Amino acid sequence: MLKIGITGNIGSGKTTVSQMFRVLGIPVFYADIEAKNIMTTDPVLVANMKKAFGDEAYFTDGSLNRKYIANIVFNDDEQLAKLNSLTHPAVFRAFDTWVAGIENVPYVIKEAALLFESTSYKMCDYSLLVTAPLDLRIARVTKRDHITRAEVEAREAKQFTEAKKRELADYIIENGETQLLIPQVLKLHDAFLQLAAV
Ligand SMILES: CC(C)(COP(=O)(O)OP(=O)(O)OC[C@H]1O[C@@H](n2cnc3c(N)ncnc32)[C@H](O)[C@@H]1O)[C@@H](O)C(=O)NCCC(=O)NCCS
Ligand SMILES: Nc1ncnc2c1ncn2[C@@H]1O[C@H](COP(=O)(O)OP(=O)(O)OP(=O)(O)O)[C@@H](O)[C@H]1O
Repeated sequence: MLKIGITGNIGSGKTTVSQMFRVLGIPVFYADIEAKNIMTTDPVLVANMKKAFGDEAYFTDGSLNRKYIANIVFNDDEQLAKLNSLTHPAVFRAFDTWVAGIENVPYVIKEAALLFESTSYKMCDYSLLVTAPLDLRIARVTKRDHITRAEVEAREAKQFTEAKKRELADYIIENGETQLLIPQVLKLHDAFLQLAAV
């Protein structure tokens, strides 16, 4: 069973693409969702998060105060490194456990915003980058999340550039306004099926 890592900079459409693979019957592990899940369910991690970022990192009902944490970490490299060091090992373990429970599929997908930065692409057989022009990504994300252009740019600045990711990626999906998404996904699905059959 192959492991395919899907990534892309903020608002590139990686979740949209991953959902298309899911419709084709491919199991998808969403690392970013899992990270947030673990941050509220793992008692040791919750304690460490509060120690690192204060009690305000959580609302009184135990849910994650994402806006508060994002405001801290995307404006301070040291704090971001701290958050990554707390969450990434736990997400790696969760992915391994998830994979171990899956059988009878040709491949699985790990969708991760930081596939390259976290080095987790090395634990996948192939990587797939979803790209779109920066202005289009900003327009899509500010519409979806009601966050500002400056907030998007702050996150963008903390990640590898798209140029660097293009060099690292085995496959690329162009999700701008000139190419249709579905035919690209179907073509790659066929390619992954063939690779899995070898
Ligand atoms: C800081 C948090 C709470 C902000 O939550 P929010 O819902 O606003 O953002 P969301 O998780 O949907 O991420 C949106 C985009 O932000 C960027 N981003 C998220 N985490 C990071 C990070 N650690 N470093 C750089 N960019 C990041 C990515 O482009 C991502 O696609 C959240 O992103 C988080 O918990 N991040 C740490 C976990 C992590 O490293 N996730 C990535 C695992 S691969
Ligand atoms: N080809 C497209 N045409 C129109 N809208 C799109 C397209 N691709 C993605 N979108 C929209 O753009 C927004 C961002 O897409 P998506 O959530 O898939 O990106 P992402 O890379 O997972 O984002 P994030 O980095 O914030 O997690 C969503 O609202 C999505 O519906």
